[in-house]
Amino acid sequence: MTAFFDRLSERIDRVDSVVSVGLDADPDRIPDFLADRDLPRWAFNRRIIDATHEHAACYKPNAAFYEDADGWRALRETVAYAHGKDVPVLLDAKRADIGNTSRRYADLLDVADAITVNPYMGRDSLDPFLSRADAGVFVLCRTSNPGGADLQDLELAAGEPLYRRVAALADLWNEHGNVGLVVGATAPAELETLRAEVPDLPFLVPGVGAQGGDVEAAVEYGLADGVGLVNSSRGIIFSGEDAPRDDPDAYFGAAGEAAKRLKGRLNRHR
Ligand SMILES: O=C(O)c1cc(=O)[nH]c(=O)n1[C@@H]1O[C@H](COP(=O)(O)O)[C@@H](O)[C@H]1O
Repeated sequence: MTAFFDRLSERIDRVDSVVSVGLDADPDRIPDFLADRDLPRWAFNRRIIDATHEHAACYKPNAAFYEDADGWRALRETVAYAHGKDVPVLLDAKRADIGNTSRRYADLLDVADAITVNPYMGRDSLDPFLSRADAGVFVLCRTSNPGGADLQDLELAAGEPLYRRVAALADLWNEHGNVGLVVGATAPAELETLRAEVPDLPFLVPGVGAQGGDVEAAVEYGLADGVGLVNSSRGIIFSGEDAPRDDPDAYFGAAGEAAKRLKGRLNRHR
């Protein structure tokens, strides 16, 4: 198998898009017309994938929305369906733990092509992921949430903020060329700093759309040699909520339009 970033690069070229469609299938927001399905989240994702795959460089399901018995079934169906459309899947799991535990977490890479991981416990906690040379491993670096600065901006003794140290370490950990960083679009200055610091690492840039992040900075600094991802979840998958409640085609058509629109906005800056 080619390495994840090679496959992602091919996908980006084929669809001319760096859009990551976030499959955050919140059960509370699945439309009523799917409520009687065996697995409403899977039924929802299937229609979202049908509507958006031409514009999707990847799909990013967030594990938080699938961590129950039916959820894992829905997730597996979703991943298989995305693969059937030739779209890679990045599981947003934000994992890592002590060795034996992390080894089991890394089994998630038997399901998805790439994963997000938390660097807080250090190198050995990430080894089971990093050693999967075929997979993508996105290390949380400077997150998009308001509290992202609480710890990540703290300056170390040398005056260097913690998020920059994380980036430098992630660069060292990139022995298999399979490491990327997660940097939020709500932190454009940090995006710029980090791009200069680690020019070869692709970024996953969440926070455009519902969180109001900077689309131009996401593209300008998120890509390494043209490879990287800009994610929107709610802004795409729930954009049909204004459509008539009894019109599934209008509902999912809106998601397709939202993905296409984001692709166009991003491509203006690529
Ligand atoms: O790792 C992530 O993907 C992530 C990191 C981060 O800093 N901020 C962030 O929003 N995310 C994820 O990206 C998605 C953003 O969703 P929307 O705000 O609906 O576009 C969610 O699944 C978040 O968990």
